[in-house]
Amino acid sequence: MPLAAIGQICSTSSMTHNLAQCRSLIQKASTAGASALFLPEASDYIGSSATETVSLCQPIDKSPFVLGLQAEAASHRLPINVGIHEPASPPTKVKNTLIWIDATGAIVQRYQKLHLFDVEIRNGPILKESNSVEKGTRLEDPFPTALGKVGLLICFDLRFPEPGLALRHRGAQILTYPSAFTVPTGKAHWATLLRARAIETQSYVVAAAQVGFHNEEKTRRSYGHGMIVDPWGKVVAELGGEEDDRGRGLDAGEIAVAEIDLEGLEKVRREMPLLRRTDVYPEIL
Ligand SMILES: O=C(O)CNC(=O)[C@H](CS)NC(=O)CCC(=O)C(=O)O
Repeated sequence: MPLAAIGQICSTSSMTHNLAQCRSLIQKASTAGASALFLPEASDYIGSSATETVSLCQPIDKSPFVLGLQAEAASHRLPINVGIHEPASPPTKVKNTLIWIDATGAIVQRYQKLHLFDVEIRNGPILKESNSVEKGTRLEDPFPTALGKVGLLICFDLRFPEPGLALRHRGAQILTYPSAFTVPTGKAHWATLLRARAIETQSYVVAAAQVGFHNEEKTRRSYGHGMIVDPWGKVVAELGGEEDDRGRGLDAGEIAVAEIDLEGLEKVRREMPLLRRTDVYPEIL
């Protein structure tokens, strides 16, 4: 059975540093014999402010980070799914984008995050992603890979069952949620949401995660705990979320792998058909 690999990193505002972390993960995933490597949201960089996020952004065909990953994908013959930023039409904003780089190094899929993380939680995170990010306007159809048909979603999209169900409806067998979850919301919801999306769509959920503090000022910190969940809701691969005393995610630089068993997936779908009664609740279509 083919193996999926998730890689965990702690991105900073240095693209060079982030590319170096990803290169080492690619090496590990390749040695492990993975058929694809899934990297987190915003792997190219995480800025300390909305202004920095916008100022660091480069077009995809000029980004040393993306070009570097394309070269690595081609030399290892390893497809890579990775979250990055790209310029939006108002120059004050960026797109939060997820791309699929195939084994020749070509970018063959591109999804722009639909749901933006605008929250003001008392004693918790206050983040307004929409200050610097332009939201996407479409779901991309699932596409065939060596692992199965992949449907692309990002981080906060995880909180909405509808796009996952829509992708399942369009044939997805694997849903991705590359993330940079906050620590309080991650502790409360991350694993439960990932397992719920896997169980209700009867699909694999592959969620690579950022971990640890992203800058010296310690203003942004991510939960880690990247995982792969099977269509029965079982966590089949998991990374940690612990940090060292300098706040660096200990599992930054680690990968975890899981077999993708599409026969098992078909068995789950066959044995427990989830037939919707939308005749009774037509508002959810
Ligand atoms: O800022 C960047 O460059 C990368 N983007 C992110 O980190 C995004 C937007 S701030 N994070 C989330 O969506 C966390 C969701 C979350 O934590 C939850 O749903 O609880």
